[in-house]
Parts: sequence; structure tokens; C-alpha cells
Amino acid sequence: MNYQTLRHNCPSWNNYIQHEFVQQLTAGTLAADSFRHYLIQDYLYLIHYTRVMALSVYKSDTLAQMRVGQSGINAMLDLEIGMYLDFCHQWGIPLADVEGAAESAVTIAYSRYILDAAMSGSLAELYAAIAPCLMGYGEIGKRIKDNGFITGNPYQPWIDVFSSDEFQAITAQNEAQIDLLLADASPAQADKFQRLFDTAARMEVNFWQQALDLS
Ligand SMILES: Cc1ncc(CN)c(N)n1
Repeated sequence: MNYQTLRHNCPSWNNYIQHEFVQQLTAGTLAADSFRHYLIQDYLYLIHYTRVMALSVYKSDTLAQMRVGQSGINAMLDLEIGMYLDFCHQWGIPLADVEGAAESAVTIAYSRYILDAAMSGSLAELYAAIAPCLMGYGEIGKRIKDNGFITGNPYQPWIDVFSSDEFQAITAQNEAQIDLLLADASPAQADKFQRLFDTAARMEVNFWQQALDLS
């Protein structure tokens, strides 16, 4: 088993990657209220996601595995959360409002799901659960770049992060890590990996949708 098998067998993958939220963001037509809602919930989600990456370091056996987790942590804190801090500054959203915002039910469900997988499972299970998050956004960024950017998109900084060479290098590094960890999976383990991946992908769909619904 490998990452591409997980992706190929995931029933909600296209729904995730081509969600209406992504299409509107790509076209620059996404309502500001939806982006603000997403930004706040995603900031809260990323705090937990970074904890998961820290657990990946804890669960690593080798220096090479630890370094993948380390670059994931750096990507979250510097690239992704850094970009949100810039948006907060530009849009006049006080950081205290973001940090003090209530987590939505969707955010709680998704972030605690991956945290539970990370705490209770093996390193391979941890990566199966977080693969939709990192790999999916990398795929979205690459797809938008390949199709060509529109001019004057207010959400271009978001697109720039996920389409950047830096982020693409991290997704490539993670794909290699996942492939190594999943290579010798038994049928029972493969089922477990796929279930973790599919559930996380379903939650990604809900994450976009909550921003459109402002729920
Ligand atoms: C919900 C979600 N999923 C994935 C990513 C990309 N790390 C994100 N920022 N937010």
C-alpha cells in the first residue's frame, strides 16, 4: 500500500479537492465572511494539527522520520499560521479574537479525530490520518497554479502558500514517508489506514462546507 492507493480509493477525494469553497476561493469570488470564518476555524485547527506533528516526532524511530515531522511543524507555524497572521493584520482581525473564538463542532470533530489517531495509533496510522490534510492542500495548490492564477484575487496569499515550491517539497517528503511506512501493511492494517484516510477526507469536506454555511 502507498499514498496513491489511499488517494485513489477514497470516495470523497474529488469532493474535497474540488469543493465549491475551493472553486470560489480560486476565482476570488468567495464571500469575505466565509473566508473569515474559515481563517478563524483553520487557525484553531492548525494548533491541534501542529500538536499531531509533534507527536509524529515522538513516535519516530529514526532521525529521518523525525525530520519529516520537524519540517511539518515548521510549515504549520511559519508558512500556514504565518499567512493567517498576515491576513489578520491586513483584515483588521485582532489575534485575541481568533484565539478566543469558539471552536465549531466540525473543527472539534476533525482536530480531535486526528489527535486521537496520533495518540492511540502507530506512526503509520498517524500519517494515514493526516495525509488528506497536508497532501490534499498541496494538490489543490498545484492544481490552481497549473490552471493559472487570476489577477487581483484577494485570496492569492493563501494560494501562494500551498502552490509554493516550499510547500510542494514538504508534500513530496511526506508522500515518501507515507509510502515507506505503509509499504508492508497487512490486509487488516491496509483497511485501517484506508478508514483513517477516508474519515479525515470526509471531515475536510465538512470543513470547507462549514465556511460556506457559516456554521
Ligand atoms: C482543515 C485543514 N486541512 C488541511 C490544511 C493544510 N495543512 C489546513 N490548513 N486546514
